[in-house]
Amino acid sequence: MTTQANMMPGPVLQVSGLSKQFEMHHLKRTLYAFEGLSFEVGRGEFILLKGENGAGKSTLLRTLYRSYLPRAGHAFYHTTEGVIDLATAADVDIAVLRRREIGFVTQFLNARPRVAAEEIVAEPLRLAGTTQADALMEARRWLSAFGVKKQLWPAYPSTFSGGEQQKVNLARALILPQRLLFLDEPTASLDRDARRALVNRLQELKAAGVAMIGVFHHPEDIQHLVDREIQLEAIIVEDEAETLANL
Ligand SMILES: Nc1ncnc2c1ncn2[C@@H]1O[C@H](COP(=O)(O)OP(=O)(O)OP(=O)(O)O)[C@@H](O)[C@H]1O
Repeated sequence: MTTQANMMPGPVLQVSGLSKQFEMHHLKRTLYAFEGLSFEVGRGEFILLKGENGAGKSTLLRTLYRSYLPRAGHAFYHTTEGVIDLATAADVDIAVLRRREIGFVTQFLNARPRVAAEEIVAEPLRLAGTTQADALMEARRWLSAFGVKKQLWPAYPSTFSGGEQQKVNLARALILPQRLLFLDEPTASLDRDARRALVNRLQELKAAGVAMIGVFHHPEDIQHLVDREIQLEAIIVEDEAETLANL
């Protein structure tokens, strides 16, 4: 596999009949997040997920990233070496894909203790074979682009403000072009300059062929990048509909 978005034609991801539900055992209820979703994403395509609070947008991204297992359906991901169903792939294969080809960008940083911000950002490049010196240089460039102050680069992000942590997280997530990127409200709580830096980076990644599926707090920021929108609707099951009708 290669770490770069490559020049393969055809879809990057084909989702068919994907369904996810949560069993709420304590309430003896099933919560249907989404049912029978089907769509495709091609190279360099940008899909915007829309829908009201609770419609299932984050759950869809997490299911495709395999943080959740779907109840049914398929998500055929076309790797550089063949096709793999993200719905059923072994955890070990998912771990390899996450390291090399599929990224997930959220507003939350999983800050590790005693690891400097610049090292956190440089790590994906180092793991992909870039020398430590070059990876650090590139990491500093991205920290600077997202507006993280220079004196914070060697510091530990566990002490940073929410916005600063988010910027470190974005720099790390976007430093290495992957083939498929899931974006879960990455602009939430970012200041204007950082939002602009993020949008510029997404534009570069799209031009480099990265396929993206995202939920955005400020969709107007990225409207010019969007190729297609998918509207999710909250699923109301029968007993719930009866309860609502009796209110
Ligand atoms: N781990 C979980 N266990 C049980 N229910 C969950 C879980 N995660 C999400 N849900 C439920 O699934 C539904 C969809 O949630 P999700 O977070 O995907 O919505 P969303 O469209 O991203 O909403 P928002 O716009 O508010 O972020 C919600 O009703 C939520 O309560």
